[in-house]
Amino acid sequence: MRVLAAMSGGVDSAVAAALAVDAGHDVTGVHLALSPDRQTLRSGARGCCSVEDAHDARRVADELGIPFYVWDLADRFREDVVEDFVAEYAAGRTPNPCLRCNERIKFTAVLDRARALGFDAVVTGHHARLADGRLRRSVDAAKDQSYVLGVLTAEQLAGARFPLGSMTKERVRAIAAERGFAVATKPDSHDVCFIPDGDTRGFLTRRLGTAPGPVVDAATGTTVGSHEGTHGFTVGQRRGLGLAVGDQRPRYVLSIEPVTRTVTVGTAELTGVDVVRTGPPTWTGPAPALPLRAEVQLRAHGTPVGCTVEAAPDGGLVLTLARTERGVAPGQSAVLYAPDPVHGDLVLGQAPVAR
Ligand SMILES: Nc1ncnc2c1ncn2[C@@H]1O[C@H](COP(=O)(O)OP(=O)(O)OP(=O)(O)O)[C@@H](O)[C@H]1O
Repeated sequence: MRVLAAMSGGVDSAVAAALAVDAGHDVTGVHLALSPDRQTLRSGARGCCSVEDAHDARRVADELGIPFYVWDLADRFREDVVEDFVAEYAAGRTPNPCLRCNERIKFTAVLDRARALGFDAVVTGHHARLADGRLRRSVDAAKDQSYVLGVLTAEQLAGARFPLGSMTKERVRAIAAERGFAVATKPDSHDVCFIPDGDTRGFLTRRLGTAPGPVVDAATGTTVGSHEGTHGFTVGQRRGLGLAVGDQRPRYVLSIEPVTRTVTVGTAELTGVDVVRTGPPTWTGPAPALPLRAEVQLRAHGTPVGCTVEAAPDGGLVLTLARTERGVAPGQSAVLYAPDPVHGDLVLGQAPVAR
């Protein structure tokens, strides 16, 4: 089989590529140049896009004796991931850019190009299991990335290979060390690769400017503070509100209204949600019959909760939760799982949280 190994320059994709070579596949490595300002990300920034990362990936490819290319997908990444990220925040929602990148870059742009070039599959270092075409959680629960892959369709998954799903991160690093890869001890990548300093609010303010508005307390309807732009907030957020409320009880963001620029806050008991409404779902396999009992994960690294999944007349889903959840943010994906402790929880699909 001819496979294209997506090599970020990190330890996971180095080992994934090595395992593909061991499995006897005809492997070609590719590093994706995704940042428009790669030079500025040179020192210390461990993202998806620095020049150092490209060098690290090339070095591993050389050690494996496989051909290696760099594909410049910076424009595509900017349009499909970064602009989407900015637009979603501008609309008062909280996007997950890794999920978008998997959907639109790795398993659309890259997979399409790979198929056009005659490759049978794209190999990545994602921590998730993929067997018989079905996507499942990784053996390593702490490193599991099935959430950010839950948006992929059966057709996309048919062209994906995740060799690391059945091993722990510890094992991955041990394999890298045994093989003498310099990246064996390289730190894990950053949360949002195109915001290397981690200052999301600053990044968004540079893009969207300042747009002051009120912070309103839900219980009293009174204005308890002000802000420089609704894009600085996420539903469920507690820190950084800087409010002047009489009592000492912490406030959380309940809703974000970008048109009136109003951020509404409330005390903890007001943050609970028992029913989640979503936009239209995507499925990783055949669309399941609804209603359905499943588990739903409402954010990356969130704890799954039991739910009933029903179809809504508008084409979305209605998720009735078995337990009250706090801080459910519109724009995040509700990823649906069928629990399976033996083979790993099966990812059924996902739908964007609407409200
Ligand atoms: N710039 C890139 N070029 C090529 N492949 C990439 C790039 N960024 C990510 N990938 C692929 O997507 C996978 C998951 O990306 P993620 O950013 O989550 O990295 P990770 O889990 O830290 O893995 P790694 O240790 O390989 O960086 C990587 O293992 C790799 O196969």
